[in-house]
Amino acid sequence: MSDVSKIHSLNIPTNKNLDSFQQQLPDASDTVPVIDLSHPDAPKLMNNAFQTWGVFQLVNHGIPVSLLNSIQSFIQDLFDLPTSQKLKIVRSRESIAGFGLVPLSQVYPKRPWGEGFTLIGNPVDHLQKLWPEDCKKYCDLAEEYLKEMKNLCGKVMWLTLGELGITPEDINWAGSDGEFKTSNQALRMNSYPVCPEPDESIGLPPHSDSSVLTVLYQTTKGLQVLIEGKGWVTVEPVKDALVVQVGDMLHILTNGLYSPSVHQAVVNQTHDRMSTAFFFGTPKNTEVSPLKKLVTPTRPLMYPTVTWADYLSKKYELFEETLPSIRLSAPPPGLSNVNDQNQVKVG
Ligand SMILES: O=C(O)CCC(=O)C(=O)O
Ligand SMILES: [Fe+2]
Repeated sequence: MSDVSKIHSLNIPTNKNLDSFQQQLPDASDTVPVIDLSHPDAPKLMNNAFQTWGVFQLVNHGIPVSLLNSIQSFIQDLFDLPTSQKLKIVRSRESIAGFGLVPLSQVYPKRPWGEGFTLIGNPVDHLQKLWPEDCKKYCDLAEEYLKEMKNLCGKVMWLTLGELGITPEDINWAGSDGEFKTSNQALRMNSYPVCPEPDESIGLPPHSDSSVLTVLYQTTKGLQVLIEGKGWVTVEPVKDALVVQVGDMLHILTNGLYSPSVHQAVVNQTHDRMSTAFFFGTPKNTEVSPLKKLVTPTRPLMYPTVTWADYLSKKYELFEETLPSIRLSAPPPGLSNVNDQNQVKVG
């Protein structure tokens, strides 16, 4: 961790609800649904998975395998850069863009074991500083990946929400063509080196992402999701699959119908691991309300109107208490909601 320790990260206040993380045990018989996007039942299956699991693995998603392989080499090159180079773009209090230790490392009772690199906005702005002479191939790749991921998120949104009777007219920030042209996006690459004491360490502490959707690419296992009644379930890597997760904003948009995915990254003693998370979000200052069609007498309005900018700044203060703190009504009885157990953290 010598490189990592030289890079400071956000100063995050202490959290008071850490013990509950350790209390649930995984049930090995349960696995996160793997859904084939080309299957006619995919929309129904994805909609079900978002409600019950908050996450699924997607295969036959249409993203070229060559692009996934290239992004994997890109991350390798990125984290192989010398520290002097990485220090040119370090996360600060003002911006989470750049290199840094995992967020929340100060509030979780395990040793942080990983580093991340976050790309926000135009990739050229960041990557030029890292590779002044050789930026084009990395910039083109990042742009291509961002474009493909955004299109995939749009597809997943309409297929899943379509099952609930939602159309582009219902979401003002989707635009009249439903292409989410004004959506926000960020890319976070994570690197978790081989760890001599994996039980005392954590790659990324438990959290939910603040996004609408997160699409994660992993080739090595380490991602776990917290499922009510099951505990921590390992998301076993499936070749060329993408892990699609519900973020806080989609939970709000669906009036609590879709469960936010609470997840963590564990580390191990034998191999290093890298992952790439694409965050698909609403435009920063656009007001987002629970969809009217999903507010019913049995499911009263659960959240107020929020903007992503306001939500993010709250989340940096309140962490796992953010969703409960803005909630207007309790989830209907029987609705799985891990947030009530104070297990959600910033993403
Ligand atoms: O590395 C992983 O599997 C999880 C990454 C993640 O949750 C994130 O970057 O928000
Ligand atoms: Fe995450």
